[in-house]
Amino acid sequence: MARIEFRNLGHAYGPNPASLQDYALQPMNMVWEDGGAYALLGPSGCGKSTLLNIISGLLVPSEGQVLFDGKDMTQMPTRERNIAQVFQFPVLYDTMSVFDNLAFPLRNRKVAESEVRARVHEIAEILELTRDLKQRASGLSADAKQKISLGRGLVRKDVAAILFDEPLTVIDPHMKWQLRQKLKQIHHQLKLTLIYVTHDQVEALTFADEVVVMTNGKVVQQGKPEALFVRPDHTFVGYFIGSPGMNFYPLQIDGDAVVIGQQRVGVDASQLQALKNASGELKLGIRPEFVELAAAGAPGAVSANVVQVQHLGTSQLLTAEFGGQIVKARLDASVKLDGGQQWLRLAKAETIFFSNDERIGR
Ligand SMILES: Nc1ncnc2c1ncn2[C@@H]1O[C@H](COP(=O)(O)OP(=O)(O)OP(=O)(O)O)[C@@H](O)[C@H]1O
Repeated sequence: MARIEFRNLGHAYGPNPASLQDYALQPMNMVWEDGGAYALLGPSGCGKSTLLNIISGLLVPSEGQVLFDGKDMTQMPTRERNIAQVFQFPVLYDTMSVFDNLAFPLRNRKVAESEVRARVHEIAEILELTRDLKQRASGLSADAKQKISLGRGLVRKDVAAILFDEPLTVIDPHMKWQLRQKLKQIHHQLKLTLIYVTHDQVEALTFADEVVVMTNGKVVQQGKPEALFVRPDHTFVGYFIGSPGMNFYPLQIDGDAVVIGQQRVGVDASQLQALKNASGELKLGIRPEFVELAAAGAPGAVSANVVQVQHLGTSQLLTAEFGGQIVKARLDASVKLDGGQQWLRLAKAETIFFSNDERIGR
């Protein structure tokens, strides 16, 4: 397995990019440690496949370098990179047995048959395919076929990394959860460098040690799932992660207060100073989980008109309006809410400020 490093790596499909917007992948530096589990998360068109194809060697970047364990691989053809890849749809030989499908990548590399048997059984056991080993792949369900594809990706020990490109697309929803857990277990057991591409935050956050969030060709944050939730570096991370995402408000500073619409909200002195020092378009962000109920007229609280209350089992989602802005608050299910007016407080410690969409104080 390898440590993967990107140095000033960027890619534009057209010639001579004149601005950052011309890049499918904006120039960046990043390191993925040997044996780490990483997810590349972002909406369609953000540049995930471009980065994945650069790693696998299907695409030579227009600038910068990719290094595996310090060795420059940028111009190296795919077959010399020693990367295993699992795609959205099953890639296997229908006429072969499950065993032979799993054994194929090893036999192809002339691995001794005794080792092939041991490794195939190990992987089949983890993926719960042992009972199916003698079956022909053609008779199996789409779920089972994709499990074999995962197994084929995982079976070799000598690969630099395993790339998963939206591998659970064809998997039944109730099995997705189970397979994500399996992949996590495999990662702990086999200590592989795994790179998992997805547009689904739940898949990324449950699978990966570190998540790389991309939008519009830009890596906006690499971090642990908790960090992405609690301290998003960019408004896109706040918006894209969480369900629902962060509340955002354009703000003005008036003396010692922050004003949203017509309402003054409470902030710490240090936050206020950082805001006064910042330039550009300022925004306040707060997760619905950190919006609290407050007593009428409490200092720093805002008065909001209730628009909707959704009951979600253990919690309820309040949607309200204040100063022309919508606020969403996730509250305990036991809290009694009347329609009409509600006083809310944006928890100071969990409030994040952004300047031109980047977190202030990074
Ligand atoms: N061969 C190409 N030629 C020109 N532009 C391309 C090419 N491939 C991708 N692009 C553009 O580069 C940008 C990034 O695309 P990319 O496929 O990397 O995104 P993605 O996040 O993988 O999206 P998806 O999840 O839909 O595959 C998009 O604007 C896309 O239109």
